[in-house]
Amino acid sequence: RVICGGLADRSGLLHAGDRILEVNGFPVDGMEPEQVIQVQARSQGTIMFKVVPITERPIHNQTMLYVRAMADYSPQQDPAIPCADAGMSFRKGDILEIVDQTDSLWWQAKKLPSSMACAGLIPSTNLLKRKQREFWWSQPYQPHICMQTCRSGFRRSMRLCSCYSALNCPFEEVVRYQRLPQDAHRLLALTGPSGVGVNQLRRRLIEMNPNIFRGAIPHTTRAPKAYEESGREYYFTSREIFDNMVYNNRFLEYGEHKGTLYGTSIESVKDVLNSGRICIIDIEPNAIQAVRTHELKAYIIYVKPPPLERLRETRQDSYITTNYYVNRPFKEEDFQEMEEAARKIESQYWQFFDHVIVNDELQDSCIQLLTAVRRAQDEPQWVPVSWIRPTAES
Ligand SMILES: Nc1ncnc2c1ncn2[C@@H]1O[C@H](COP(=O)(O)OP(=O)(O)OP(=O)(O)O)[C@@H](O)[C@H]1O
Repeated sequence: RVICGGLADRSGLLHAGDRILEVNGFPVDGMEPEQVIQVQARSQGTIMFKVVPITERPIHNQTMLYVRAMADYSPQQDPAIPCADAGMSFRKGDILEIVDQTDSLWWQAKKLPSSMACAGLIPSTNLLKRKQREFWWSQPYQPHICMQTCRSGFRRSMRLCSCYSALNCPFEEVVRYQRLPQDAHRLLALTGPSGVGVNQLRRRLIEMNPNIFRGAIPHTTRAPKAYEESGREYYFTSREIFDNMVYNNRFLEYGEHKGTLYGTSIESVKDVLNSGRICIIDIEPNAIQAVRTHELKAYIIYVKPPPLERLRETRQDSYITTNYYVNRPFKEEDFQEMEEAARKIESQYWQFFDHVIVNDELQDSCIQLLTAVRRAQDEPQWVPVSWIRPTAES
């Protein structure tokens, strides 16, 4: 193997498949690679190889492949890697440029943005899938690893459970996407643990500029109040129609709260986008997959709680709505719960987050949100290749 961008590759003199006969005059033919490395390590200055070049060098006509890692990998913890020092670690969500796929098991890649001259070894999709399967079967059986977020309020009430399977593809092919001025805006989807401030941030953004930002009008099965109008606060529908919409997959997410059904339909999001405005919604993490589509091109912003001591300081005068209380002061257990929920969300969904805002000082978070929103709409971003070249499944 010749590592792309490494010394041998840059010299252009050594190729995979060459037979090395001598290193600095020392015969190495028939030796184990480890022994040859020892000989090399002992040499000083220029290293002279005597090689029998490979007669038919494979032609490299590979197209560049970019992927988003959907799993973590550490070569130091992988006994199967041919050379741990040549390995490259990556985390969920990292964008990798695959520079060599000649080997079916071990690819060579660079992490982006990259200043590395040299690529690193990573397991190929098939190898990583195999590793995941082995890992999966070696784990104790966990029938309910998905998040159960049964809370009051609109977002709190969502009980939709669509678990992200650990056996999904470990890499997602991505391309650079730059929205053209005439294209619809990308949907902005905020998510985070309950009580972190997702709704507050969304509301503030809309208040700042209601002509640009809009929420999606939800559907509900409850009766309208005197001042309410269908299509303004909510779309008021019968249970029968609501059930029908659920059956036809027309909701991004829906749930029940105190006997009333609420839901955000794909159509109501598209209405905002088609009007030329930017649609901003808050969703439960398990609805992320539903908004990551060619049609909505959602930009996912994760709102993360700050460390516990900052939560205590910043939320002193804030109020939380729980299953049992509307607007009561935050308690210590709310902060603990928020941290715990954040840990679970991050371990399951981190790879899908386009941007992370730590909601410490509210004013700072609003500014960060505005910047992220601008970047999402006006700067090139890595998006799944299926959004640009739709396939039958997308
Ligand atoms: N950075 C902040 N500093 C202080 N208070 C905050 C901050 N962010 C949000 N809050 C307050 O915390 C409370 C909960 O916020 P919010 O209702 O937005 O939570 P949420 O994430 O939407 O949770 P849920 O979906 O469970 O309603 C609100 O009273 C809000 O004003």
